[in-house]
Amino acid sequence: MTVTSPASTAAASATPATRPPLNLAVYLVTDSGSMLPEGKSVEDQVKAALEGGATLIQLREKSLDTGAFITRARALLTLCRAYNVPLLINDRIDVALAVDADGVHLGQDDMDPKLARAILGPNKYLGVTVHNMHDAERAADAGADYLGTCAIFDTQTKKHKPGFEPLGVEGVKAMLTKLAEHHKTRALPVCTIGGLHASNVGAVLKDTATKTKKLDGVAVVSAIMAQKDARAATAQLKDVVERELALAPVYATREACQVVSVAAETLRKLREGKASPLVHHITNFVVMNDNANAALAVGGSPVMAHAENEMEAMTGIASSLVLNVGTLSDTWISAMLTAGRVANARGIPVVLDPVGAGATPYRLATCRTLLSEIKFDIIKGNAGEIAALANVQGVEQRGVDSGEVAGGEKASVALAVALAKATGAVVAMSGATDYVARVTAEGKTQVVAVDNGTQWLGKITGTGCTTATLVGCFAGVLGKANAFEAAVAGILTMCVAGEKAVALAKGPMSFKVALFDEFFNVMPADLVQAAKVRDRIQANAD
Ligand SMILES: Cc1ncc(COP(=O)(O)OP(=O)(O)O)c(N)n1
Ligand SMILES: Cc1ncsc1CCOP(=O)(O)O
Repeated sequence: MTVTSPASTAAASATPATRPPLNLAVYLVTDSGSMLPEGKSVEDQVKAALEGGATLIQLREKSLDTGAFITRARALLTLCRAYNVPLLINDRIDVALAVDADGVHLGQDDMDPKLARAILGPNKYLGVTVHNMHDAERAADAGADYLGTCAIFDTQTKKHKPGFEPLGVEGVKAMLTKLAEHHKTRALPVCTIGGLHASNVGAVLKDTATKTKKLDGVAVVSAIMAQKDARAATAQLKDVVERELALAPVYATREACQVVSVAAETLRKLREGKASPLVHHITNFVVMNDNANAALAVGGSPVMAHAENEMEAMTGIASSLVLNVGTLSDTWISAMLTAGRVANARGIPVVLDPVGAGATPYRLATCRTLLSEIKFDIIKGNAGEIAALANVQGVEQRGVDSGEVAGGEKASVALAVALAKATGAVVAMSGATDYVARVTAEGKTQVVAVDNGTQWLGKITGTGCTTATLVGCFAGVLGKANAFEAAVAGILTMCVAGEKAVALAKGPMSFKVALFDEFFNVMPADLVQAAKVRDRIQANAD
């Protein structure tokens, strides 16, 4: 047995910035046995798979001598480099290090992943096969970059230990649910393997997806290695996988869960009477009474006051201030400016609801004056209002109602971020999906999307203004430093209460009654359970 000397020096190793990106979507695990079509080598099949769009390659050799293993690894590495696709080595850390591959994949009978990580260093990928949560936590603790479940279906390709039962779709789904629930494993990408091919991966990806976590890809052996046209087989797989991955949104990541848990914890304080923020509103005639009732129902203490002479005293004792330009007059504007200055001077969070901002020059000019004189912590508006303030054309404003943003999520996110950048405020933009955007102290944009809600919220007047009230209640508890979390909490509370109310509604008025009951009834656990909050979408806007 000959052992070839290491191919490259440590200095040439890829760093996280330069190494090929880890993408589990179409993950080819090789096999050099009898499944290879006549006349095809492992190298031929891997090359074809890369041409067809494979996103990750694992060299798996169970009986090759070390020297031959290294020779093959080196050949595959050259191929993978040409496609900027990582090459991982199954089981053998020595081979991975010898050729400077991008990492290893280990099973439960292989080296302890912690030890493997120590040997590999931080810049190599480490994947671990997991059978249960215990394995998954151990892998996460060791610094694994991804998890592969044990086999989902029976396969001829791997001989399992006696008694091994494939997980099945329900088993993988259950594992994803548990992975999403644990802070250590929540953010780790996951793939599955075993008996997968183009005609079942779509259903597998769809049927294993949970609200909080879905598979990031599929690993296959025979579906590519045994195919005469491995390139076409890979392309077909990729087509199905990409279509399915794009369809199901994922609602669980570390950051998204954190904002949801802050919302739930703050609602708990309100529910238990541990916080009862005095929310000073200068708001419009249409919603004044409803907003006061909504604030009361969630556990806040509303006050509606707009006489300029009492602003100093009233805003001065408030926990938060909500300014709503829905039914303006010059005297109200003057009162708003005074209240806003008092709030700013005392560190009280201020929410702006720029109702119908683009509808008339008077409203727009008023909003601009308010924005130049008052530092707002949160601006909550529909797309038309946000576009008017951000000076962005093309979003229709009909009175106080708004059209959709043309250009989908990317354009919506860009719009919310534009206003957040221009004003320094957290921007909460309502719509079928609500977006909350901010620029962090470090200058990074952060955006979350809330997919909750119901069309019924658009069938009664003033729900947008009431959302600002709820945001004001949360901001009154959480303070200026947590304006982002307060905005998400207010929106989520409105949306989840709306979803619960629909079941009880016969028409708009019974919906309204049910909605206000749900402001009172909605519990922290309801928010956590119902939340469809997505994050990591800021890249679209940058
Ligand atoms: C992506 C991926 N998932 C699972 C496995 C199986 O790993 P393991 O349990 O270590 O079994 P062997 O591959 O060593 O037979 C894998 N290799 N890749
Ligand atoms: C390596 C491995 N681990 C679990 S199943 C399996 C083989 C999967 O092969 P195939 O994709 O041909 O079913």
